[in-house]
Amino acid sequence: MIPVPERTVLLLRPLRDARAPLLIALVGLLAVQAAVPAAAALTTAALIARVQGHPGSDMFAAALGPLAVFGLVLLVGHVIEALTAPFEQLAHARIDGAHRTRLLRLTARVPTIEALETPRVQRLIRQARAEPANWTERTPADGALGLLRRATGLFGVAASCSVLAQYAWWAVPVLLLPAALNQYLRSRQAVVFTDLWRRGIDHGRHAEVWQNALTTVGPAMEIRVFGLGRWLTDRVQQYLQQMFAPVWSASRRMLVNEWNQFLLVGLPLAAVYLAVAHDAAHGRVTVAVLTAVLTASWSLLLAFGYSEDVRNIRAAGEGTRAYQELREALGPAEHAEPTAAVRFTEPPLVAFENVSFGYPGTGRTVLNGLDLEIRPGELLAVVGLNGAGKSTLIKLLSGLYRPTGGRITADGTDLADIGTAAWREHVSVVFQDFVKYQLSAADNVALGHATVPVDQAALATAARDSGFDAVLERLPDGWRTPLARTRTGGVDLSGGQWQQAVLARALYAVHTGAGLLVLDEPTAHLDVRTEFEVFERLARHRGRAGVVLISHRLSTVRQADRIVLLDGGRITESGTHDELMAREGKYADLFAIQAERFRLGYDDRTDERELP
Ligand SMILES: Nc1ncnc2c1ncn2[C@@H]1O[C@H](COP(=O)(O)OP(=O)(O)OP(=O)(O)O)[C@@H](O)[C@H]1O
Repeated sequence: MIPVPERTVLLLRPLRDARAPLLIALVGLLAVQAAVPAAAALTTAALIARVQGHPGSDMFAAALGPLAVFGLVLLVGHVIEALTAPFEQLAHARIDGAHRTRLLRLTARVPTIEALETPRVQRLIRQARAEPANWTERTPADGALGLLRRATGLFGVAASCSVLAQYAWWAVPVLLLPAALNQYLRSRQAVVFTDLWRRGIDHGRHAEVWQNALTTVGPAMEIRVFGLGRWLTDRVQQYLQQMFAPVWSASRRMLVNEWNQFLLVGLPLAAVYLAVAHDAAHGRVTVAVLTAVLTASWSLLLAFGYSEDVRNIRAAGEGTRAYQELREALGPAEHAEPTAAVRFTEPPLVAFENVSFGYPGTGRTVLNGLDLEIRPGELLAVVGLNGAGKSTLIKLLSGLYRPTGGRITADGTDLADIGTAAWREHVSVVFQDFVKYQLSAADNVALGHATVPVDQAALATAARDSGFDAVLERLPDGWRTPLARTRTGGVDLSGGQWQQAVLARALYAVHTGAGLLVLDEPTAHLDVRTEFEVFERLARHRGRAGVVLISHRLSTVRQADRIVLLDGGRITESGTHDELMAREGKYADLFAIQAERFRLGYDDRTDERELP
């Protein structure tokens, strides 16, 4: 068997996604298309020979046959060209569509976010995304179909060579060798371009971030208020300039090479033309042969030398290779799958056992030998200063990161053994910077448990328990209203209303089976009284689920069954509000400071003492 280079396999593999019937049809069409120039050369020669051989009145009758064949060749060429375009477009769409879907699945199946946060993985995703943002990028379909066209083009090359060889065998190597060298040089140029593109990707990503900021609704307000429009536009231009300047100067250098390459193939072509013209002038070959040689030589060079496919093939390989590297960087698929599908019928006892954690690449330990129990049905509050690691603790609890030391267990089973998907069925989390999905109110809430069919009764209960029903009443189309003004019939919610929507989402998860509700400052947009009420409602309607709450408002936190203080990477104080106050430790200090601020009216306008 002929060994196929790995690069070629990599480029050809995406063709599978075009599916066999389409692929077979395309190969057939391309092969016939490739042979058309040689067939046209032969029929032209036959036509001329006939015309020359029958001077006078029977010339037309004699030429009719070859003329009809010539017309047929042209017709076939035309029809095939017209058919090839939609077939290629369909293959293109299938191949790139399948590639992008695979990339999405690959990134979505990674249970933790450590790897996704690294610049290398972000760069690989950008490379593999197959959404060309400039003329240097190519998609897997560009490469695979380019290679297919080159391969089927070889039929045409062979046909043209055999026409040429009938005149003089030496014309074949004289044209073919410089054409092959030319192709090699073009391929090298393409490598230079691809390399420059890869090096500019980081600048491109920066430009993209600012471009998105300028054109999307979210940041629009701040950009206008701070007058950032001009500044951001300049930044985008700067980054694009940094990305493209090396490519432009390489393009200029390559213009000079273009001239050299023209000479490389042009001179041998001129030599063949001169030789055959000389022979024709001296009667050694007929005009028919002269025409056939001229046409076949030109089509040979077209099939072999000047094609965009060379660059397509080179550049597309980058995206496919980036995808492979990404797969390795993100780990094998089985890592994402639950190893033991543990299902909890009752809320489990969750335990952090001597857990340590530092974010990858930072060298800083955020959690350091942390021990903590989250008891079934318990309402636990975690407090601590900014940067103490409260959100980090939540991220570990929800399986977004794995501890670098120690372990987290649920009823004694390590979360790593439970499997992230199974564990997440059990936990409902509201993050500080939750996502405002541009979906209907119903979808925004039902996303709390997206893996099961929407439960209308649970939706209604969640809305009632979270206070979101008051917001719903004012929505023009109730549950069906899109929560984004940019969508038809959509509305924007205020910060506090959004928080009620996400609390409803969390409660929906609890009502549909989650046993642990984790809230990372879910009520920061609410005033003290509303936050207190919401929290009180949550506590009342949480059923048998445990709740872990992070809040900087100690007036809210005091309702918790137990409060723990996170300091220096571990739990330093634990107890009820009264116990911690009696202890006169750091919690008591923090509480005293907040109470004083409330009393003096520096913070929220509601007086702390108003609260029950
Ligand atoms: N993705 C990350 N990569 C690297 N370091 C991080 C990351 N997220 C947080 N950190 C760092 O980890 C430390 C703990 O952050 P964390 O957000 O857990 O604190 P926190 O107690 O929730 O703070 P806050 O009360 O301000 O929300 C901080 O020093 C922060 O800079």
